[in-house]
Amino acid sequence: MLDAIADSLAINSYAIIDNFLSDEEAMDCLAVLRENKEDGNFKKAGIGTLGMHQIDKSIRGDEIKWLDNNNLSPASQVYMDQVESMMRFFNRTLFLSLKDFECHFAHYPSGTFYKRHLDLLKLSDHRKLSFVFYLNPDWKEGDGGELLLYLQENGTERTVVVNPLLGRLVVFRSEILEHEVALANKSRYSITGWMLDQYKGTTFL
Ligand SMILES: O=C(O)CCC(=O)C(=O)O
Ligand SMILES: [Fe+2]
Repeated sequence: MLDAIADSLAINSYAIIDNFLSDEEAMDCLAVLRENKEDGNFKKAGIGTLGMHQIDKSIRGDEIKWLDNNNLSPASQVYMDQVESMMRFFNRTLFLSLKDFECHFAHYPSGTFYKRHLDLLKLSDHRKLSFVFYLNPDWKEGDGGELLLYLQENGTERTVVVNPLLGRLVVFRSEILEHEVALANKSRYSITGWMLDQYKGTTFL
């Protein structure tokens, strides 16, 4: 499984992998996300421009909760362990020097989206790979919330549409791949993360 992701990342700058965790493990992650929501732990996500933190619903309408490495539920731990082995694998096969990663739960309420953007917020950012794990067991055509990846190929742009299906992981290069979350017509759940080329400090937005 990891070989295929590494090949696709090297060639296409993105990779999609289904069943990154079993459906049961993914549902356990969704349950943890929901508990966090019920406990009021989610906050409206912001956008960082020139070091400022702003909330702008015309750009992004999701709400998020960062995962705290020192206080992980068993289900989140299973996910983080898989991500950690994937990161080590990338370091070996793609000659990267990824040091650390950070993740947040995300909820896009019906009617929200995240306009086309690049995940590198500023030049000093250390995000190398973005990865999103989807937690929508009943997703169907018409629910919206697809991830659109804008690939540049020989001077032309190609759009890849990724449906946010339970257990699916998408990984892409943070520095070059512009992307957007299409309008969600239903609540859309995921865990978004970034692999960094330095140890994470307190840069949480
Ligand atoms: O949820 C997704 O599919 C992508 C989210 C995203 O682009 C982000 O949080 O930066
Ligand atoms: Fe993004």
